[in-house]
Amino acid sequence: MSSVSPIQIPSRLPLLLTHEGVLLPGSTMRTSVDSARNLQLVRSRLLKGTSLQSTILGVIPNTPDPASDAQDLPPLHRIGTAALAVQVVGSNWPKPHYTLLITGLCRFQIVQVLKEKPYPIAEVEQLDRLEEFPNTCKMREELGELSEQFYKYAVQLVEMLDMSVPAVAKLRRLLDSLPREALPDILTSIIRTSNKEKLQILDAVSLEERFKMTIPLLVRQIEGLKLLQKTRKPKQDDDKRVIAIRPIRRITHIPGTLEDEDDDEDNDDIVMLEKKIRTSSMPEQAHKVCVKEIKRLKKMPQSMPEYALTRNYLELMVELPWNKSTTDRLDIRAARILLDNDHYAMEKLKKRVLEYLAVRQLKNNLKGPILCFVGPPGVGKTSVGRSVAKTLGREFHRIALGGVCDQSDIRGHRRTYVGSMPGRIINGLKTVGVNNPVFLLDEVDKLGKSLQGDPAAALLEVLDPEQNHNFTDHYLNVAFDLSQVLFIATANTTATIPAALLDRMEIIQVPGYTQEEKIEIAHRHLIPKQLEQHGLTPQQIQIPQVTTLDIITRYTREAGVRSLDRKLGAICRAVAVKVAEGQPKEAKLERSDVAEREDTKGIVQFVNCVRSMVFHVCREHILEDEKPESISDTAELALPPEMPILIDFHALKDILGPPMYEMEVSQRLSQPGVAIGLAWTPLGGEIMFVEASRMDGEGQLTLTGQLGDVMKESAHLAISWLRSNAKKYQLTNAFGSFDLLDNTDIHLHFPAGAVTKDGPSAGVTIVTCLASLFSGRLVRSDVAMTGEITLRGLVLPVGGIKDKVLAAHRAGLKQVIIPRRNEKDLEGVPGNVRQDLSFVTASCLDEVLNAAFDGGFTVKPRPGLLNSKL
Ligand SMILES: Nc1ncnc2c1ncn2[C@@H]1O[C@H](COP(=O)(O)OP(=O)(O)OP(=O)(O)O)[C@@H](O)[C@H]1O
Repeated sequence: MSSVSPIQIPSRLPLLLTHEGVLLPGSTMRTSVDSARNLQLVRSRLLKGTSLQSTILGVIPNTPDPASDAQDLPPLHRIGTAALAVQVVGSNWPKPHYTLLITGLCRFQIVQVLKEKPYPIAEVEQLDRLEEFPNTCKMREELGELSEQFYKYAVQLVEMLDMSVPAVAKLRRLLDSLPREALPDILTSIIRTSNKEKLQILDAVSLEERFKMTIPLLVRQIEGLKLLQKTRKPKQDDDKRVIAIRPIRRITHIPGTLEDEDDDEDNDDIVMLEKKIRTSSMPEQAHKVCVKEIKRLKKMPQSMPEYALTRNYLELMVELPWNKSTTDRLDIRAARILLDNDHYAMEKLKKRVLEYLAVRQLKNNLKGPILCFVGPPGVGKTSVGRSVAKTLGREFHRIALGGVCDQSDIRGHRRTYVGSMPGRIINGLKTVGVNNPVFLLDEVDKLGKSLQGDPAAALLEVLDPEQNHNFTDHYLNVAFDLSQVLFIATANTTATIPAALLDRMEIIQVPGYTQEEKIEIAHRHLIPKQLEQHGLTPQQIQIPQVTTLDIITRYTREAGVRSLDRKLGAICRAVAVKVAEGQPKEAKLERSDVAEREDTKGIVQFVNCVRSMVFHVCREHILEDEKPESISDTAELALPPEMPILIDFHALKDILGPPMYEMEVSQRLSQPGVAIGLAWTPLGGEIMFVEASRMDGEGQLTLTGQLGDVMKESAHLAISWLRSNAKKYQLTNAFGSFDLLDNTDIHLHFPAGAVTKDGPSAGVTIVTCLASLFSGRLVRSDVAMTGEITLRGLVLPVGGIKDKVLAAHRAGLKQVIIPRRNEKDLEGVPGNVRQDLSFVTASCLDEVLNAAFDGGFTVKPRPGLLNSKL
């Protein structure tokens, strides 16, 4: 064996004074630094240098550092351990404090203290030989017997342990391969010894003395273990393992770091983890990685930051449902009933979902398609996703993608990062515990992009049925098969979904609800749900359909039913207060009034009205007088408690405040220059008032209301078309000129000025509004319109017809003008809405104007004007 020249430590060392533990060469210790000189040492030697490893410290045991540097140094222990700092962790609050992880190299003795401030520096003499390769043969010759005896005890200690446990085998190997002269220090630091004993071992400079002193310590440990084994009944294999593992894990134990009990638990966990890896049904590749990692874990000291990382990784790997799945319940009839029970209306969506389930029933390993429900908020996209999982009998997990702008959110971080985590897909699988759940990717249209990559691109792999059986999360670093997962996405609009992602999904439009549908949804689903949530029964509250309609038209303006649900919640809360206030008296009344109750049916309506009025009066009374006790008394006396509280318009006003939306249409159309357009937004259809006014000026057109370029161009097109047709329609400016912009400025405004608007579909509305302005005629107050225009006066088709028609219906309008080529889209409009509205399909602007003005907007022949005849 080749011997290399001994390594020398520097002759001057900065001294770290410790008094809690004793660092022996070859062992590692955590020590806390909070006194003046030690802090100075850490700051100037460890934190300023480029690498921790470049600084060797002299660690002096059994010597407390004075709290302030004004105090003199205490007498220093003569022998210390030269050490390297492996890790420095610190904080400045509540006072400066560092924790050092230090590894001992060799003994030294202080020759002379050279400097005491800011931290002590001493001239030292190295006492142990430090060699890169131990010269074992030479050592054996020198110490002969003693070394053999020591080694025998060390081996005996190991052999008392269960060799089938890999950690024991490892300890055995370690004994063989480590330089024997280093063993007394290492074993002393890992077996149960006091600080005093450790100090004695440190002071034992001669190797012979050290062996002699360590042997009794080993013997004591062996005896202790024997006793322990005797007192424990060797019942089960597992118990044996637990006994066995305790002393073994000491090899990786760093004194002063963790409590012993914690250590034992940790070690048991590792055995369990290994067992789980062995028994888990993960694919071969993943299994190989796990076996490799657990081997590394066993060799690692627990204080290493990587220890926790590796352990977390392995725990995730064994927890993942590699092969665990639920059995699908594929009964189409039951699915239909369940979907119908959970959701009212949404016929198209339910039909497509049932088709999907039917195909699955016939072909079990169906790949794709990925369904994407697109529609305004609150129309039930998410809850249909949940119902699909319920019908299939699968686990459901929702992944909210709104605002996600880091691709690691989907794919995870590489394990090299501090705080690395798996992505949401793998996390979701861990949560549900099966590999075939329904994953609802909520709000895919709101994915962001940032410097951290594009999460939409990461989703491409997840959603591609051809690729996702091999999905590799960066954290796992092995492939996981996602092909069994049923992905459903939801979005408010397709406009912001990247094209490649859109291409992988089948879009199913979920339009907003009509008023009638909302009433049904409220009575079948929302009200019962709210009653249950508030602990109320139908005997305590009655919400008639007219009240629901009032809430829908006057207190909400939405395509979905979320605000409606909230308002119903507010009503239930108010009623819950009344019911709770009245409860004790109710009990009394119940007994005496049972007979009466049977006869009251006929007068229920009347009493209900009184009750609702009293409810209303009571609230006002509370506000005015601030005397709740007397009011509740009045209410209780006046109201038979078994009657449900009726929510009529007055009660509604009391609870929800004055109506938020009034039918403003006819008011706003009371002067020329206003027309109603229909707009599509991701929140559903909206009606939009376009207003125009003219004033003296230089022919300028001003547009306000946050308009996009396309909309501005529509306005210019409209003006141009009207100017070119001014004579035909007898349109003049304020001075009677057919040149409409002659000395005239026009201002066009699109209210809801804070909302950005764009798109060509307001073209016909702008023309109608300006035609009204220049003709001085009023546009019909019950007409709304949509359509793109061309310079020659044609009307071109636009999108979102169904939502726009529903918005017109919600606003109580009677007629809708749409482009002729959009006629086919009316098929999607519910029958009752079609019945309530009349539709004008226009292919040119003449037809639009004729429909928008009472009596038409026909060309009036001008008197005295001759028609030319060629
Ligand atoms: N047709 C329906 N029948 C019964 N309940 C419905 C219906 N539509 C919506 N709801 C109820 O409305 C509430 C809101 O629905 P959900 O959260 O699914 O909306 P969403 O379309 O996913 O909205 P967002 O786009 O904001 O996520 C839920 O409580 C749901 O049960």
